[in-house]
Amino acid sequence: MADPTTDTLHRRGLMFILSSPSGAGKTTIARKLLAEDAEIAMSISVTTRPMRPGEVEGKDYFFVDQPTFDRMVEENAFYEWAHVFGNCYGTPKAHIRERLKQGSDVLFDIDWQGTQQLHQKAQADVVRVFILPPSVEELGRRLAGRGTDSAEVIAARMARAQAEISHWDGYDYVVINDEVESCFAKVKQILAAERMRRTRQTGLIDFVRNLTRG
Ligand SMILES: Nc1ncnc2c1ncn2[C@@H]1O[C@H](COP(=O)(O)OP(=O)(O)OP(=O)(O)O)[C@@H](O)[C@H]1O
Ligand SMILES: Nc1nc2c(ncn2[C@@H]2O[C@H](COP(=O)(O)O)[C@@H](O)[C@H]2O)c(=O)[nH]1
Repeated sequence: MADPTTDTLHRRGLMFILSSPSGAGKTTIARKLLAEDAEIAMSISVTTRPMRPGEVEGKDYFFVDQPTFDRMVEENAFYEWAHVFGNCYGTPKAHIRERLKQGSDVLFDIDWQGTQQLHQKAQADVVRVFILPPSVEELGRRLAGRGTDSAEVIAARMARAQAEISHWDGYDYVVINDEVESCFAKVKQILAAERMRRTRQTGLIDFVRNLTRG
């Protein structure tokens, strides 16, 4: 049977942000969400960081050199950008605005600095989720177990973990990633509830007016 709400109501897309200390598992959760949910698409960031084994240009990141990144900053091509772990990362504007207008959601895997910038620019559209590891020891095990970074890079990320965690209260939701499936289930619940927010349902006023017409 047709669902009158989904048939007649439209909503604006939302900007769904996942942040965490490096290695807590946000990329893992993001990939699962993208694989399961056709209504959300990844914002692909631009970075000056070297490509990791297994990463794909244009899928994981757009990998650029520093002069190219600097030119993009000058051209105002980013919604937000930040220095993270000695490299530059930025969210390109291209395609995102259009997608949101069409009612599709965009998923961001960005740090707390980028989250603050996006929230300042588009508060009503932004949902901020912070993922915590169950312990600092487990965080270290995950970074090492991923097998993609050198010992120096892992040490630098562990050294930054406490500072990253200190930004947990700048988020709307905090989820502990102890077990992947239960963390993923919680993130999906957050997304489902946020999609139903009254303020996002652009057709709701007309729908209610029709219902109450007498
Ligand atoms: N709940 C979990 N239990 C055990 N291992 C996990 C869990 N979640 C993620 N992992 C593993 O931990 C490692 C780091 O996860 P992931 O790359 O998703 O982290 P991240 O937060 O995106 O890190 P970064 O910010 O560095 O990109 C990966 O090898 C991943 O498979
Ligand atoms: N402010 C932004 N932060 C970003 C962006 N893209 C990724 N990130 C964050 O950087 C770190 C490191 O990522 P890694 O892939 O090198 O492990 C992590 O916290 C990401 O969330 C961005 O466009 N802007």
